[in-house]
Amino acid sequence: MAARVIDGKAVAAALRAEVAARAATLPYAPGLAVVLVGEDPASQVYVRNKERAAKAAGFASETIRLPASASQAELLALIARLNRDPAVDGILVQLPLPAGIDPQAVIRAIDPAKDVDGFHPDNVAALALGTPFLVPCTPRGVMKLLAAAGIAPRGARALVLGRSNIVGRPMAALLLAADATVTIAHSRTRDLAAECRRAEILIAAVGRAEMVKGDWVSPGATVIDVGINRTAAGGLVGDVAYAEAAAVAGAITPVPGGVGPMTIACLLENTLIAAAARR
Ligand SMILES: Nc1nc(=O)c2c([nH]1)NC[C@@H]1CN(c3ccc(C(=O)N[C@@H](CCC(=O)O)C(=O)O)cc3)C=[N+]21
Repeated sequence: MAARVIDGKAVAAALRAEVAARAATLPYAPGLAVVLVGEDPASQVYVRNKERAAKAAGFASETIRLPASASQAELLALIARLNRDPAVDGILVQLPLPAGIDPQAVIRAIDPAKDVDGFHPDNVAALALGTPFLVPCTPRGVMKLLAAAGIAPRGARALVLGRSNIVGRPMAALLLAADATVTIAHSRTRDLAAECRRAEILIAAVGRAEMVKGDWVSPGATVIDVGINRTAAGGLVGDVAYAEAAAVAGAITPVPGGVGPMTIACLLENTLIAAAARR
């Protein structure tokens, strides 16, 4: 029995269209400022995609590029200016930042009301307390994919593989808020395969190419692959060995075309939420 493939591209396109329609009813264009420091090639691709999606949704979007040699003080000064700019509703500083810049200091400097990544401690705390405001885009996109696929987290055994601040931890908080029974597994987890096999919803967010094997998946389980790993041949693979897992799972997301497009669609939605709260 082959798994149903959850089409993230299609779900993201529908969400982008919905966001664009809502934005068109506003008396202003929601403003998104994306800051890119340095020339990391993957980051340049993502930032270009974000800008294109924002423009297509009718947003006022600007990408501000700083050289890799920029100091933390220069970046903080830019953020202070964007915090004050009334036309800017959302600020995203692309990660990772060059060595020598403390990402936590940068995240703390962003006005939490404009923190469309949901990484500021105020927004992290709001999510942890069950009163979310701006929620990290990738885990938010995963929740929307589950809903679109008709998978209900309530009462289900969900396993989050990975504990990063940008995916694993907020993912676990969102699944808990949706009444799943949540386990967080990571590199120190004893018998990872057995933990994964217990899951009815398995979220892979470890950043290790094809780590989750077919026999780690419970028959009929839903597998969401957050990983984006570049192969030597230049292709993209997830954290899940797709063909093996798809032969066992009930539903699965592909890479590319799964979670990635949802991250960008949710960034637009967060910008709209931030704008509506501010204006
Ligand atoms: N402050 C910050 N916020 C982020 O949200 C953030 C970040 N920094 N740094 C990098 C990661 C990565 N990320 C992706 C966004 C879209 C796709 C995406 O659209 N992927 C497509 C195609 C990918 C491709 O072809 O390269 C897909 O999976 O189908 C992937 C990854 C956002 N990130």
